[in-house]
Amino acid sequence: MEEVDHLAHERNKAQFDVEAMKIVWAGSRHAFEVSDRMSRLVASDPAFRKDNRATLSRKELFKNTLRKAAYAWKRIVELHLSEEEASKLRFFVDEPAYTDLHWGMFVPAIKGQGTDEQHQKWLTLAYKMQIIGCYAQTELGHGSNVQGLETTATFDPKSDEFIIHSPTLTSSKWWPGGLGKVSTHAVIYARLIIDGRDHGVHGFIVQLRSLDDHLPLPGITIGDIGMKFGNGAYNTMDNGVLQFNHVRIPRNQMLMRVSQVTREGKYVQSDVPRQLVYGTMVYVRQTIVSDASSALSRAVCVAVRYSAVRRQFGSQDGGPETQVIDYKTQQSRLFPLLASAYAFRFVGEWLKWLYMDVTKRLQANEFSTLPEAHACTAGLKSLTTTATADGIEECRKLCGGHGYLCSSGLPELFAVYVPACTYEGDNTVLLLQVARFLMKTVSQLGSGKQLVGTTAYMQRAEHLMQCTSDVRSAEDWLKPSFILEAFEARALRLAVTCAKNISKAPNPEEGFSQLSPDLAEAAVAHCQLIVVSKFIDKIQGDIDGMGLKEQLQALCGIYALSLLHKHLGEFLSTGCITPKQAALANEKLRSLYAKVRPNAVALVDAFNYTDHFLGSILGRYDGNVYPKLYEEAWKDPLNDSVVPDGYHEYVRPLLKQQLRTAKL
Ligand SMILES: CCCCCCCC/C=C\CCCCCCCC(=O)SCCNC(=O)CCNC(=O)[C@H](O)C(C)(C)COP(=O)(O)OP(=O)(O)OC[C@H]1O[C@@H](n2cnc3c(N)ncnc32)[C@H](O)[C@@H]1OP(=O)(O)O
Ligand SMILES: Cc1cc2nc3c(=O)[nH]c(=O)nc-3n(C[C@H](O)[C@H](O)[C@H](O)COP(=O)(O)OP(=O)(O)OC[C@H]3O[C@@H](n4cnc5c(N)ncnc54)[C@H](O)[C@@H]3O)c2cc1C
Repeated sequence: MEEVDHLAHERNKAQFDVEAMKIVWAGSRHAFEVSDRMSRLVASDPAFRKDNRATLSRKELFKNTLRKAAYAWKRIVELHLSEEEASKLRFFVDEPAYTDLHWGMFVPAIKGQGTDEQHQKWLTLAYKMQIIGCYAQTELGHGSNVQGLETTATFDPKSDEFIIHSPTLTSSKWWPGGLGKVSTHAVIYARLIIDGRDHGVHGFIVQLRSLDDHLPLPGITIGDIGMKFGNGAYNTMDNGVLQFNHVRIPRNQMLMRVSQVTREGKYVQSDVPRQLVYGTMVYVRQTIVSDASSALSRAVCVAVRYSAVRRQFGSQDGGPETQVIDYKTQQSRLFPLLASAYAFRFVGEWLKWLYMDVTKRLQANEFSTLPEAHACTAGLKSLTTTATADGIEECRKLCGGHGYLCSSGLPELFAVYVPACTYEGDNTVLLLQVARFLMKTVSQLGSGKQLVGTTAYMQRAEHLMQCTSDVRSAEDWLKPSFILEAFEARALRLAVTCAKNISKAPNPEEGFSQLSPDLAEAAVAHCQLIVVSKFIDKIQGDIDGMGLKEQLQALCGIYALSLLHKHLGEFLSTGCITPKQAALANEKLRSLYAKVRPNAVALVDAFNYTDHFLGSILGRYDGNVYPKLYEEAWKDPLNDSVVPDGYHEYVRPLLKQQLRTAKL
């Protein structure tokens, strides 16, 4: 049968080279090729089918995930895939599994906090998956407050061991992914106690289950914490509960890069800052920013394609109705999300670079950039996951009623994505970390200390505190210098106002607490500035390909000006711009929407997603939505029989009874 591309007319309108944009999106030609190859490998293999997830029971679902993870590993070994290829393959399998925590947290925790000797022993096993590990930090009673963890690791000098113990119900480990049913080992975070003295939270490698029969080792109670939000979704993961009853581990299983315990039971703190115990979180938060661009771009791809297919109203003389993507309200909701997907991609790339840079410095015992790396990863994790979770839900609404069907792919994407606002640090808690960093920076203004990195703009405080924008025409709003100045002035003024108000409080802690809602807003303003400025940097760098720069400039303008519109109150009340300039920004925004409109479908094609990965009938590449939706409905198990199970017990008697009542 001939394949029809229902979106061909949209693709023909594109004013830029889509193939070149695919490379920009992927980050490099090499990254594009790896992604492209791995996504096709997964899509073409029926073993990775995923369209039945919403209808499987938890047990079937979970077993299916185990099968896929084992099969993925088999393919990785058979095809001699590199680490990069293997991680892409797992990404395209698109099903949360214990392997995410093994490769994403267990291995990095050992790498970052273990000694060379520990690397030698544990990483060798972990790389071959001869042991499977998870990251067990959170407890029933404490997640955000890591210092409040209750699990203890008490040194026993007689046997040269630590005794790991859960002294209370609330000290039960609770949430770690992969823990519930699969992990054989874990990095456990526990309070180090030596000779009755509490040295705070440290990481320990603990074996949980037998490598022979998978039974929990003596003293260990372990299980799954139960069903989570949505069908399918994150229920493929065995988030677990774990209690220790005086479990003994050898002394050399404490992760000892940051601090050590000697044979004599002496606690030795190296020059490395204590915060490196939190290093794995910095690493994962950085990867979560890239994940945000993947999840948002996926939802946007569905919503853009479907908005071009869907028609509603406006038919004259029997002609076709209006494509909903042509409604300006649809554009004003959709295009800022399209722009955000690109923005998060680029800021994610930059954050990866920042993380690599700080890692190199740490290896050379240079720790000065750690606070900034923490603030950037925490803040951008918070900003991008909040925007992505909200954005996926908006995309569902943009698809009208059909967006609510599981076959649109959007409900599952939302359900699987939304915990990103909580895990790896609650988004509000993380914003307050950024705010602390900002307050410290503000307090140093005027002290002569050179500000570098993402706070360098504060160096120009004198100018930024009193400047008014020079924007005179709508066109001016496309100039990077005007955009940057407005965002810098707003961020700085919000931060300085907070600092002033804090100083009026009886003490700084009380002030910080009273002002925390404003501080969170100041942190958001600072993070939005980072995203905008990295988008601008990207465009000012090397970008080859017909029309690419123009499209990216339009998207960058949309990202910045739609934020300006959304947070207009802040820009106006801080006096950074005037109401007239705000109106000009809106005028520019409207013209940018018109500019992006003919390119919208091509801009989502540039994500290079296969139909398998998208998992959405509404987002199909060929736009053949209606016949496929109709076909799909009949596949629902409820349609296996014409008369449903339960009819004879519950429906028929009702109908009969109504008949009798009617006779009365
Ligand atoms: C359709 C299918 C689709 C499928 C798609 C697949 C999707 C799958 C994708 C992806 C899978 C991902 C799987 C998820 C996995 C999740 C895993 C977890 O959740 S692991 C648990 C995380 N737990 C937290 O994050 C706790 C949050 N809490 C904290 O981080 C800290 O406790 C914090 C930041 C709140 C600090 O608390 P304080 O106030 O008690 O701080 P003090 O410990 O005293 O430290 C203060 C000093 O340390 C610095 N600091 C804090 N954290 C730092 C850090 N991380 N690095 C460096 N410095 C840090 C601070 O700036 C401060 O510095 P100064 O003293 O002011 O100079
Ligand atoms: C799907 C999923 C997977 C997870 N995987 C893992 C894992 O593999 N390993 C692991 O160790 N953990 C894991 N977690 C746990 C996760 O890291 C924690 O849930 C997270 O850090 C939030 O902590 P909490 O649950 O204690 O939230 P809480 O801190 O109890 O938050 C509750 C509310 O209190 C607010 N709040 C808390 N403190 C403050 C404050 N100081 N100021 C203002 N407001 C505050 C928060 O904003 C929030 O609104 C996972 C969680 C989920 C949902």
